[in-house]
Amino acid sequence: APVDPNAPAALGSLRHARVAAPDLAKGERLVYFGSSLSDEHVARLERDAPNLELVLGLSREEALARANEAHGVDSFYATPEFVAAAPNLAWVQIKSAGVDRYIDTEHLGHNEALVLTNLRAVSGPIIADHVFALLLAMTRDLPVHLANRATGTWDRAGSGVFEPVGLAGRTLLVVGLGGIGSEVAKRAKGFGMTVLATRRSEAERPDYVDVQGTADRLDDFLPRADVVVLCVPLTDETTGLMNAERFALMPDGAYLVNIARGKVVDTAALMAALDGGRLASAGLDVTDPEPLPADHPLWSYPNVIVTPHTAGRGELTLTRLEIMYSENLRRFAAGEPLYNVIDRDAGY
Ligand SMILES: NC(=O)C1=CN([C@@H]2O[C@H](COP(=O)(O)OP(=O)(O)OC[C@H]3O[C@@H](n4cnc5c(N)ncnc54)[C@H](O)[C@@H]3O)[C@@H](O)[C@H]2O)C=CC1
Ligand SMILES: O=C(O)C(=O)CO
Repeated sequence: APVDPNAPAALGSLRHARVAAPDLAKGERLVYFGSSLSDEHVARLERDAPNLELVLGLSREEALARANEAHGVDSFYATPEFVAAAPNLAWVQIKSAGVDRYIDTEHLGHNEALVLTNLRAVSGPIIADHVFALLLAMTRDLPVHLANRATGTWDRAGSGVFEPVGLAGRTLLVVGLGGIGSEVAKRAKGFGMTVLATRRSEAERPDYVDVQGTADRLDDFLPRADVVVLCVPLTDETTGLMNAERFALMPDGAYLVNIARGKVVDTAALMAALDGGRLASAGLDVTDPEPLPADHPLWSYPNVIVTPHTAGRGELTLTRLEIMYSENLRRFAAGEPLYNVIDRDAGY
């Protein structure tokens, strides 16, 4: 079946950069070293991008040996040695939404000869499901009921750790209203919540957000937030964003969900906020440090649910990834602007 590149709205944002057309001899093809791609998308590219030679599934060593052929590669291949050995390289598709691992590297982040793209928005729907899985587990006292299965205990009193509360009528703050944050906000509306949201720059307010502001409004919004969901990229501006001062602004008994990056939260301040009752509980898919060591005190909090950076896993994420990835490959071959170009100044 033909692939509709706009469905299901997986493509993220069309942020500027066109990759400078490499100097090709007549009849020569653009060479891209990539990961696996379904037959459907490979067939689409054979049809729509006949000037693209897609080389899939090389090992890093094989790719390095052929680096001088490559015009574009997946981040998996783009080691410092590879980039140094690839004079024709123009584009690197980073295979994650977060680029914090790459942005301060000489060979990629500081290498202005390369256009870098990421996977923003790709995992939005699945991660938003995960956010509500964590939130509902906390507000519906699920961990204790799951634990009671081991002993067959019918315990209607519950744990007293996770309070059974309702979401309707409460206020949820999305910090970072991007591809993921928007999906969280839509679901929060479905639960009858009031939605506040911050984003880096001004934009029209979508109808699933009640009040929207730029990053500097965070401190105004926190006192109103029963639930805070962190969906920002990790940048200089967002490192340690949730610190002791910001937890102090939240109402007592609030909930925190972090699916962004562990370092967006000051872990010591988080534990203090849990200890002092400022936070009722926290759901964390990302931690600092990560992986969370077995003896880390966060594991001992009964009111913290940790998932091991798995929030984005699911078939829909893979489907959306392929749609976005193959559309970028087609655009690269056609000399059209790519989706999800990283803005080095913004850091994501
Ligand atoms: N837990 C996981 O498995 C995953 C985690 N992530 C993390 O989530 C982050 C966001 O992903 P997407 O929504 O796809 O990216 P996105 O680029 O679509 O959205 C990022 C949003 O954050 C906003 N933002 C940036 N700086 C801000 C600031 N200082 N204050 C408020 N808002 C700010 C931007 O305006 C944008 O709306 C990624 O950078 C990554 O670190 C992404 C995918 C999977
Ligand atoms: O895409 C990302 O940034 C992720 O964290 C995926 O695990």
